[in-house]
Amino acid sequence: MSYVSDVLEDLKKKSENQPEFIQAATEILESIEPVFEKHPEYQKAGLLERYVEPERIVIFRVPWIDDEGKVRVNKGYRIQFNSAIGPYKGGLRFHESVNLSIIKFLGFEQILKNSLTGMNIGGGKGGSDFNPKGKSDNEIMRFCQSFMTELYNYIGPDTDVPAGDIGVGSREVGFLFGQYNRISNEHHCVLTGSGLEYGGSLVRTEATGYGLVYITEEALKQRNDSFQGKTVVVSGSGNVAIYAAEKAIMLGAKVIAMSDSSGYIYDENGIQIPFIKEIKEINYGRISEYLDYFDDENLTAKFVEGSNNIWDLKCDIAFPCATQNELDGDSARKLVSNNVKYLSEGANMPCTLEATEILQKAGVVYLPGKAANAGGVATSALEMAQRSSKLCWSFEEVDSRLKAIMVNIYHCIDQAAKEYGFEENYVIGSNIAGFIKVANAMMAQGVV
Ligand SMILES: NC(=O)c1ccc[n+]([C@@H]2O[C@H](COP(=O)([O-])OP(=O)(O)OC[C@H]3O[C@@H](n4cnc5c(N)ncnc54)[C@H](O)[C@@H]3O)[C@@H](O)[C@H]2O)c1
Repeated sequence: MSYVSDVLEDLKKKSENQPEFIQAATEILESIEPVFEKHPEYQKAGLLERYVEPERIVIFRVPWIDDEGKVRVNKGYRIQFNSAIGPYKGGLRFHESVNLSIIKFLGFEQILKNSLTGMNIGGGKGGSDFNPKGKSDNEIMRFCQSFMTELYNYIGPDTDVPAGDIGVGSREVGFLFGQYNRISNEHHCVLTGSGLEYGGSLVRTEATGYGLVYITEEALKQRNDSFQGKTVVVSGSGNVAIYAAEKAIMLGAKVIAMSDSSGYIYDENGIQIPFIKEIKEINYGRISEYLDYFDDENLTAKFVEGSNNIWDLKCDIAFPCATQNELDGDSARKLVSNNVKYLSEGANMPCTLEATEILQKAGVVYLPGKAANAGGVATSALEMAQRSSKLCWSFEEVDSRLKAIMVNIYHCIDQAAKEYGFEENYVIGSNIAGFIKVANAMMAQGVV
């Protein structure tokens, strides 16, 4: 057994009921094995045992009162996984599926993602099993205030700077920030994704989706190709999905399908993104409402129940942008048989390990989430830079920095994959490129 497999086996034993965390850890640890062969000093320093153990996990009670006056209790989480290269940074997820395993897997991935951005930000993640869907604005406000009253004790502009994720958009960030500001009496940059009126950055809303398209554009460019005339399928219809679809269309592609957890809409003539924005960003509605925007003569779109079947559609480029493990082996086989050429992950770990293997074996250009969706956190770091310097950059300035970061990430992961003899394997390239920076920082800082 190698050092890496020993640590992985031990981790599996200790984390038996954390399947998502084990899934992410297995993928990452197996792919960084060659790094340990080149750097035996890492093993001497017990680096991997320390790397897989979060620096801190906070789990707390979040009591709040619903509109009927009934007391409700949810669980709150914040995992501060690794601060070797900078303050913890990573979003908050509010969804009923949230548990320790999911927050740990997200935090673990975040360490490498943040490292890949080239900015000095460590890895963290948090959230709650509270689902804002179906709750009134007042209920969401009361929940957010209660959540922040406890989280406040553990975060700070140079300690830990959370942001949004699934279920945490501009409304929730506003309520969370309001409570932080009220308790601390400090207008700190302690949450990114803030409203533009109170310190937010232009492009933060678009950043993850646009970044996903920029890195894919670079992969296309390296193969003398472009988005022009390509057919794209995007799963989800939230923050990442909407702006990935918007930018792909701006670059000449046709987005033929998008989904939510109830099903997907398909239109061979192309989806109109302004309608999706209205349904999802303003009305918080269901994707099937898209059909209501057309009268009978102009209706070419259809709604299909069940979101998983979206991968049966024929496309050149697939962007899974909904949630973890949404694309399994069968879906990957379908995509391959329909000749998909590129798959870039907007969501975190949307492909199962089996799906990843199938796509890579078939020669699909596969860009994993920790590289492909790093544009959001990178722009959050740009937001932090603007806040601390009291400057506001223009849309064009932030957008061009974002694009430069995504192009740089592509070349970094491409280079690392080549250097270690795994050309075009961007899973290995991302894990190795992200890991080496963190490992060297940990080595420099001694056993902590
Ligand atoms: N927002 C960011 O900046 C950001 C950055 C990096 C990664 N991510 C990741 O991207 C993914 C989406 O995040 P978001 O911010 O867009 O969240 P969001 O809440 O804005 O949107 C999530 C979307 O996915 C849909 N959905 C949920 N389960 C689904 C399923 N099984 N099938 C189809 N659709 C489903 C929801 O209806 C919603 O439209 C998550 O994995 C998140 O961790 C987000």
